[in-house]
Amino acid sequence: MTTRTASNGANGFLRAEDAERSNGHSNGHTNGGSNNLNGSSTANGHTNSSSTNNGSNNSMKVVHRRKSDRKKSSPMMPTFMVSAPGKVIVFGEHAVVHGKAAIAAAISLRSYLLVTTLSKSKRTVTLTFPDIDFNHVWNIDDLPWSTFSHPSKKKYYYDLVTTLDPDLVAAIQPCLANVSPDKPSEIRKVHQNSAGSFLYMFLSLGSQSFPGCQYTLRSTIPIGAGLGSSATIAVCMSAALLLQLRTLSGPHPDQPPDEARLQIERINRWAFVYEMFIHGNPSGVDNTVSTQGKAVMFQRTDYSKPPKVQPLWDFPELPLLLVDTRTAKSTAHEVAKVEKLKKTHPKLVGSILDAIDKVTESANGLIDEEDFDTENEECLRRVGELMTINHGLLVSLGVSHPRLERVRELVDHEGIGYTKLTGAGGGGCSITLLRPNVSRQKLDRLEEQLDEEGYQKFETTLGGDGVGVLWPAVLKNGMDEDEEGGMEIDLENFLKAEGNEGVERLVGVHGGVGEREGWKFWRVES
Ligand SMILES: Nc1ncnc2c1ncn2[C@@H]1O[C@H](COP(=O)(O)OP(=O)(O)O)[C@@H](O)[C@H]1O
Ligand SMILES: C[C@@](O)(CCOP(=O)(O)O)CC(=O)O
Repeated sequence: MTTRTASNGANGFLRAEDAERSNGHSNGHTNGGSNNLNGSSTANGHTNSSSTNNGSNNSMKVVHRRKSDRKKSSPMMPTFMVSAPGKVIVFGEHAVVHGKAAIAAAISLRSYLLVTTLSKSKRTVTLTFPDIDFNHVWNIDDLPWSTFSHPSKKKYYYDLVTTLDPDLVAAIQPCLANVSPDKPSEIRKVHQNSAGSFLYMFLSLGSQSFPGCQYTLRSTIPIGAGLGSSATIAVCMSAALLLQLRTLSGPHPDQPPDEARLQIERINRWAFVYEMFIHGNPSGVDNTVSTQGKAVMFQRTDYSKPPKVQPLWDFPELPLLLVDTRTAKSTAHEVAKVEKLKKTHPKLVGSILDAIDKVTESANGLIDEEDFDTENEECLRRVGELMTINHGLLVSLGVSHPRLERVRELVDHEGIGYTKLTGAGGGGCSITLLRPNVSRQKLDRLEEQLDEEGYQKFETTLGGDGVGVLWPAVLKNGMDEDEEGGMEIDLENFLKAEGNEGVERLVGVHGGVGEREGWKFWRVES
């Protein structure tokens, strides 16, 4: 394992002014943020002055810069990493797809994406997803750039894309034809789906001059368990590409919250596009909480507009038990099932969705009360009852599963707490809000029983950080430190890290050793 000093760590980040300096293009796009941001520009080589330019001074400076001042060629990027957290939906899954509100919180399980830039002569882009046994290499020059860059189709990093373009989806099909040809069809479909979502975003944001690179992803989140694993990949990919394009500023410690929020918004917009490719009709709650972190109340009533996101900074530390049924499900399938039920029984299903909305609203009101206390039995009972009602309504939509019902039965039998499914259902995970003062004996008995029946219990804390960046991929407080305390994460040691624990220990934002120096997060909290 190689080591080196991390001295240039944080300096590697682009501040808005630096971004402007290193690109020489102006961007007058409305950002509602500081003047500095108008200077951030894009490797698309695009000059955007189509909308409100509230930073004209900066932009003018750039436009009139002498040609000779411009950077001739950009040096190779350092290897860097991005990371995003999984989530639990505490209230409102499924209803949120139909325009109702949901409450979701980030968890401490995360995905990690290592981005390696290749030497100039290598014109390939590689996806390496060892968790799903997927690896594929494309020749950059063989990708359908002309279709994606056609003026009628071209999208930019600041665009709000709310539907996939069928012509663009069709254009990438030939690039999927030789993805995992020898794998069984179910696995092949998953690989093609992963490849398709990546290519759609890569081709939309990038250009043919994009450097050759490799994207390697490892995750500690169980796949297809309702903890938003797909959204974390969407967020990591979006953040990585936008960073490579130098369209993001920060994160850096003195960044104003407004500016940080704009970066988060941009990452989230493109993560949603990735999710659309994977799921068909996502609400956007998963990618939103994964990008922003902590907890949010989320609602998207009009898909042509950004969602309403209310951060819940004081979201309580609820004593939750997270149980994985180890029964894989498909979000797309469960969402389609509810859609079909709604078409058949519009009024009835409409009232169930309205009832879920009322539950979410009541929960939000409850946890917002001044004297809400997570150690108070009465407070927990009220939240717990809302969880029980929410679960019942989800059962009536047909998205539970016998394995989920079994967890509820075991918990209810011992009188330990209140259980609901979380995420899409049809398998996946449940959450149980534990009553205060439950005896250790009862808890042990439940855990033993769950273990015996093949369930997996997860320890996680709610409300962690959102998308994070490690630029360059050098960590302090790592395992293998040199005397200056820097440890380089390279492809080989990243791939070699054993299991979730190995990944956490090597690159984790906490790594079992407390806050880790190196990882940076956009601080959106004002
Ligand atoms: N660790 C991973 N590596 C690669 N792809 C992943 C990983 N985790 C999830 N995915 C992608 O996300 C899909 C699962 O998404 P989904 O059914 O929504 O489950 P979840 O509830 O975990 O988000 C997988 O089929 C795969 O495409
Ligand atoms: C069912 C749904 O509300 C949540 C799905 O969560 P997950 O993919 O199971 O983690 C769908 C959505 O919000 O897009």
